[in-house]
Amino acid sequence: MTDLRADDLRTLARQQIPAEVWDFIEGGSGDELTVAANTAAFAAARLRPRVMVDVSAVDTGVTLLDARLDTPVGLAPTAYHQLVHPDGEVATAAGAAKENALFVVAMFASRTLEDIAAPAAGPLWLQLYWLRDRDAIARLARRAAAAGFAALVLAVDAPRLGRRLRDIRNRFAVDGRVRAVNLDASLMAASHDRQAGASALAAHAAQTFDASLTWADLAWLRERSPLPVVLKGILTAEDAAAAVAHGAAAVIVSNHGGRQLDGAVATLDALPEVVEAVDGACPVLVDGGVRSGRDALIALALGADAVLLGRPTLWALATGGSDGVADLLRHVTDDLAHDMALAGRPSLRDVDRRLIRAVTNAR
Ligand SMILES: Cc1cc2nc3c(=O)[nH]c(=O)nc-3n(C[C@H](O)[C@H](O)[C@H](O)COP(=O)(O)O)c2cc1C
Ligand SMILES: O=C(O)C(=O)c1ccccc1
Repeated sequence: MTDLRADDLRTLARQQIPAEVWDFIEGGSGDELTVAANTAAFAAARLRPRVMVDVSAVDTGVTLLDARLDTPVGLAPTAYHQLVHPDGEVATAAGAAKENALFVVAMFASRTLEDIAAPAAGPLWLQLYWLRDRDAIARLARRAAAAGFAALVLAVDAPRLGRRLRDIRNRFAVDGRVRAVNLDASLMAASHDRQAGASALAAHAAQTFDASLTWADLAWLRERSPLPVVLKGILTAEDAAAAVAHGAAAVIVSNHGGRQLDGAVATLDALPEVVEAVDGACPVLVDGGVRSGRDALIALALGADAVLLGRPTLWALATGGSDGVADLLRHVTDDLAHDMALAGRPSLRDVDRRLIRAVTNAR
């Protein structure tokens, strides 16, 4: 198990996940240009290793919002883990806890926040969408704090859902046995209704997501919870600066895995301008196309404090449950440590832009 690369995991997972669930996970919006761009940007980066550096001990530890983590590799929020494993997010959390890694739980998790938090020794953050039903958000924000979550993550890139052609062609709806149990069933009904629209998820989002979200609304959420608020879905220097100005505790550079605006910039290409605009005011995380320790190293060199895995989390959960998730995190972290040694960078403090040959933006 431990020797499986992400791509091997993907092949295994594909063999056991029902075709329309596979398409839901794998797919992006439109022509899937941004899905492809995310991985292509990592593949194009070239490293400048240093030699004659003592790398007999390599340290991948990092501190994020006051939590000490053994690895800068964490798990991105993805909805409905029970679509691929009966224990759902409880297994995912157990796997992350084994590696003392960050797990960002989705608002549309299929297990309760309290059940997810029970086995989790590692830090949990809760992702939220801006729903028209503001009370539902406020209730979740309160519950998250009570259950021991360490931060809220507002996804700001989804005023509506991207047009995911695979889901539309499949008339995808979420299996009625898998539910977003942290929200009222009435709020979620359209997600399970094949008649709701060509993609039930898109129809559901059109009904329940509030597209009027602006910077001025952030104060409302910050007032309703003692937890720091992280913004997910930042791709420009302008929005990074605004995020800092409005009190974001961290930003996640993300294009939602190429599932929202097709043609949006690859996250690795957006990262440098965000890092520059944030200028150390808060941590910067990145997701989208991270598949290996090398990818993690590249993102960290360009200024990210941590990276998150989206689709690979679901591949690992589907194929190996909590052990699969722990193996994935350990494998990517071991791979990162290996590359740090070969690059002459024994700690993450030593990983900076000089490690990357050219600005990937040049493409
Ligand atoms: C199946 C699936 C479900 C997702 N669900 C959510 C979600 O509920 N909330 C959210 O903020 N992002 C969601 N995302 C986006 C991920 O958090 C993340 O941005 C993206 O998957 C990272 O790219 P990667 O899959 O290439 O690693 C989802 C992504 C996938 C693939
Ligand atoms: O955010 C997503 O990418 C996603 O797939 C999703 C899943 C369920 C509800 C809303 C969005």
